[in-house]
Amino acid sequence: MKVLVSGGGTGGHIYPAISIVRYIKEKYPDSEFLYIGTEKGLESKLVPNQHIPFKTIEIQGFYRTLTLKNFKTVYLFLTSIKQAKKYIKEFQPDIVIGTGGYVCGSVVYAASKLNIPTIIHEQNSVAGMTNKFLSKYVDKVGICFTDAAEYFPKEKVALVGNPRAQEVMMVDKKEVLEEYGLDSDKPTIVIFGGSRGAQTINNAMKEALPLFKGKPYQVLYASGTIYFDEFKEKEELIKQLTNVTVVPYIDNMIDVLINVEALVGRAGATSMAEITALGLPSILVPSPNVTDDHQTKNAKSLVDKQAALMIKDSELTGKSLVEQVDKLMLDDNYRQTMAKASKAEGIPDAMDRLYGLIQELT
Ligand SMILES: CC(=O)N[C@H]1[C@@H](OP(=O)(O)OP(=O)(O)OC[C@H]2O[C@@H](n3ccc(=O)[nH]c3=O)[C@H](O)[C@@H]2O)O[C@H](CO)[C@@H](O)[C@@H]1O
Repeated sequence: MKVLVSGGGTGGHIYPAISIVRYIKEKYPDSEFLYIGTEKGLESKLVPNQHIPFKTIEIQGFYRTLTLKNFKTVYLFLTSIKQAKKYIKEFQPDIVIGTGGYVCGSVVYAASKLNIPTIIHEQNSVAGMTNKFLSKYVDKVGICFTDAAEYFPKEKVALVGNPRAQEVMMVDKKEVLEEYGLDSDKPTIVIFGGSRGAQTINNAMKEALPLFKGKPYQVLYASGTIYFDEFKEKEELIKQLTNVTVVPYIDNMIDVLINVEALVGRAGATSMAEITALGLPSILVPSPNVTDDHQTKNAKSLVDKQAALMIKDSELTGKSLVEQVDKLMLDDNYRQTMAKASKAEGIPDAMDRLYGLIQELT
């Protein structure tokens, strides 16, 4: 089978596409793959790292305000469709799957115009602009939250969950905390602000560093590549803290998630799929800078089931962060109850379900 995937901008759109490729490759090793993204998006780093053939088109998102820059957006959209059609004709895929982000707008649209079977995957409870546009043209829409169904043509929608959820379930545990200078036998919490890091979480972490001293648990913090330099001035302090490690990015996040007791993070949909598949207790700090405040909606779906704690972005400080982390890390029973509730929300067979849609179309 020849599979073309496209999705980009942030990790939340990219990792599900990578999971789709890995799953099909495992099932049918002779399959061929092509990933189309942009040079500027995180996909230009993540995808070649996975040895998946990668091609780029140039495109930019629509500005929501009235601006002349949207003329360039329209121009790039039209030229990128042409480019995408060229790639598609060369590769001749049996199926084209878009996982969100504006790059897949041109690619999936071009595929539908060439009569190739198409699927889009929507990770969030509130649909993104690109997926709303594409849903008119595609054959199937895979969703992760039942709430998302209202944005799409009813007859195309199927609840599949997030492919990354199934991938985290399939990985064998290997001890990786030593790679980060931490002790595999100590309870550990991982903290990160989505795939790109988050300024508020970074500020809170800088305040929190001295407060973690002497705690009976360890902290692994991924600041996001662009914020990492802010920790240079804290280098001396971090060296003294034997239970805290700060890195820019965690490349082997699945391995890390399997080895930790809990997580603090944004409430991006792909992270949430991973957390619930593994049954990880978490403290969520929804980003206030996303369409229709969808991360708060994502987080509340877990908080309402006692499957996570939430701190509002505006209320996050070093002190409030450590207080909540203590609540979770110093009480095994509380953590176990939350882990159970979290696990109950997961869709661990998401990729099997999505593959069912692929089979229907090919
Ligand atoms: C600001 C923004 O627009 N956020 C959106 C974006 O989030 P974002 O890209 O942050 O997505 P998620 O939180 O959903 O996923 C992040 C992914 O990156 C991985 N990871 C993260 C840090 C790290 O160091 N290493 C690593 O591998 C996580 O394990 C996860 O797989 O896409 C999500 C899915 O459509 C949306 O729900 C979010 O609202």
